[in-house]
Amino acid sequence: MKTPVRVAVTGAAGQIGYSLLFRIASGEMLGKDQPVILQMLELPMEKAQAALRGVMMELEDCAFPLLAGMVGTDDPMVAFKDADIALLVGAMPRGPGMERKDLLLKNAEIFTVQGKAINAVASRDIKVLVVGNPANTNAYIAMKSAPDINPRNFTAMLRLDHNRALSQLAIKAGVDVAGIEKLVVWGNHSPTMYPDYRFATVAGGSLKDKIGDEAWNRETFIPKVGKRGAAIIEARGLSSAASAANAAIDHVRDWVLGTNGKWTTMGIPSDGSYGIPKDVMYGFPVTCKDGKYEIVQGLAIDDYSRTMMDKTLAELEEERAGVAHLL
Ligand SMILES: NC(=O)c1ccc[n+]([C@@H]2O[C@H](COP(=O)([O-])OP(=O)(O)OC[C@H]3O[C@@H](n4cnc5c(N)ncnc54)[C@H](O)[C@@H]3O)[C@@H](O)[C@H]2O)c1
Ligand SMILES: O=C(O)C[C@H](O)C(=O)O
Repeated sequence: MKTPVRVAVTGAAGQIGYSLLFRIASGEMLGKDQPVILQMLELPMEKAQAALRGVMMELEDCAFPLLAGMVGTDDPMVAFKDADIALLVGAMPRGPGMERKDLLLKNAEIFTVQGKAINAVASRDIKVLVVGNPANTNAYIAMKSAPDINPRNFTAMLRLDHNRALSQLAIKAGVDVAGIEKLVVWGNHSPTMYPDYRFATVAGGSLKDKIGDEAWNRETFIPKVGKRGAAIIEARGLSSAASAANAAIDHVRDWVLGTNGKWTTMGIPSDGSYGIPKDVMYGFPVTCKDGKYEIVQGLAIDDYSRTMMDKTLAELEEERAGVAHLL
């Protein structure tokens, strides 16, 4: 039996939490032979804590063989104690008519508090995924609030955008999602993101050539992927939850267990690659191996791509300036 991995999940009684926890406990994130201890954080309010107790009762009722323990708390110092992995989901979601950056100041403080708690009590090797919006800048805030943890261990979720782009491409090209490789979504988890399939392949050939429709790329595909979150809020009256939880599982699973040489997209602090200033939390193409990610290097950036990549970068720099006083 392997040693249990401690997984902290914030916002555990929320919509995403409800789609996420049961899949982690069943082994879908870390493997079917990996026991987990769930350390769940919710707000110190009776309603939130009662809802969390209910979720924990249901987890108990599943009798998951891999669930080696559970902690429910309103204290970040308890939730992050010795945590190996943290999924920072707890934050306010946007409603109709809002942009994710409208949440910036409302949610920013959560990530300074939680970054500091992670710095104080978590495993020195903790892997952090920020889901709560605006995810990139919240991840940046958490990273800067935890100076004793390697900044590379803080990441933001671009995987939902990556998965959304994959499905739209598969539908357009009439191919299986599983056959598409070498896709990337550059930049911010916001409508400025740049889903880029110039390098993508399907059955060994170029997906871009197969689709052969640059007008569709610019006028339909890019805006559709960028505004998908808003379309779901419009349709459901609530922001995406099951697909967001699914993307979080994909992100952490690939980071921990590896991608076998395949590309995925992660929001990570830039190391200066592709002209993105150091530390900006930006969506990059990566491969993962042995619990580490590496940026895919050497991709040609044409003029249109440079413009798109700089636009989403400018938005991230603006968001970063807006929270500078908190750091
Ligand atoms: N990055 C992405 O791709 C992506 C996708 C979907 C949603 N999101 C974001 O994820 C966040 C959560 O969405 P949701 O639909 O689960 O929202 P929700 O309102 O259903 O749940 C959020 C939960 O977080 C809790 N919470 C709030 N502040 C907290 C804190 N400081 N500590 C611990 N718990 C706290 C709330 O009590 C609530 O139970 C939102 O910010 C949403 O915009 C991101
Ligand atoms: O769009 C939102 O506000 C929720 C989430 O970020 C999404 O992309 O579905």
